[in-house]
Amino acid sequence: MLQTINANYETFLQQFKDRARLLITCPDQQGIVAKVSKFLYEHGANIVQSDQYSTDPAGGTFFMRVEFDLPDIVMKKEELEKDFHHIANSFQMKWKFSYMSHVKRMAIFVSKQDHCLLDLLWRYQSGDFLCEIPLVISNHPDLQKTVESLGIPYYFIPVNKENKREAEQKQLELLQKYQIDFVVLARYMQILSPEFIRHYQYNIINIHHSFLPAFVGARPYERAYDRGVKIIGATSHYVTENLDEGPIIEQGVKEVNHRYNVEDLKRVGRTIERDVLARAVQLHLEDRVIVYENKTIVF
Ligand SMILES: Nc1nc2c(c(=O)[nH]1)N[C@@H](CN(C=O)c1ccc(C(=O)N[C@@H](CCC(=O)O)C(=O)O)cc1)CN2
Repeated sequence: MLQTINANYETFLQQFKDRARLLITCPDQQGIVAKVSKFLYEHGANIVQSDQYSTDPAGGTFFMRVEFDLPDIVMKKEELEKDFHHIANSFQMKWKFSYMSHVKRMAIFVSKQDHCLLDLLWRYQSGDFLCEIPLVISNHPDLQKTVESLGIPYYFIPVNKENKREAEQKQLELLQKYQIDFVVLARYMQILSPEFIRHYQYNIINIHHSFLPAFVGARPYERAYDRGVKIIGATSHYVTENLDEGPIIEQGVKEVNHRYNVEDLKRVGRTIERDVLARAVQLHLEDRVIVYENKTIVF
């Protein structure tokens, strides 16, 4: 059940019950914006935001995000999507409608570090994040009391090289049981299998604690210290089977110098990680990210 934590939250949901978003990717050509706008107008929609980008107007790839209101959209969405097929096919579109009447359901995976987890939970409790967080899954028991004190179920599923397949099967069963839309890895320190990822393609968001592509993999702060870097950073990306090489959603950096030891780097880094992950989650919640050729277009 959606936690009614914040009165504004309820008002916001009531205000935007007829709001939807349409994301489009297709070969660039004349007339796309006109046809899409006319289609929405003819179906009784009012466009409140429209953004587009082309890699090359002379025949590149075109991307569009339209946000619109359509009264009683929940009753009309099947017809809307059926009618849109004609335009989509004529422009060879990849497309997706999403409806604000469906509050996205986010699962959080965590290991032992709590800073990103607590930041996400605070933003959820305060109503900043318009989502549900039905459960937290961890390969360690350390954070169980903290999470359950907020009324959120916590599932401790130990993971090691020998039991990874069975552990992931249990994780997937829970994600299905709770009807999860997307997963956030809040410093979850286990590599997900390709099989797991296939269930949530471009719906698993990770926070890597370095300014990628620098320091892929484990222990980036120690390696950054040994390298003598003058900035450190964090990167939020969609998870793919290529470790820390998925499409980047958000990044952040901060200056450091020779006086910082490894613990100092981690302390400064935690602030960057929290901010970058929160911005990435917000962009995903607002359907502002299109993935294309292992990169992102962020509207
Ligand atoms: N398939 C993917 N899985 C994960 C990704 C990813 O990009 N693709 N990101 C990682 C997060 N991560 C760095 O941000 C990371 C996590 C874990 C490891 C690692 O070497 N883990 C070891 C076990 C470590 C332990 O037991 O504590 C392992 O899984 O063998 C490297 C990088 C999340 N998963």
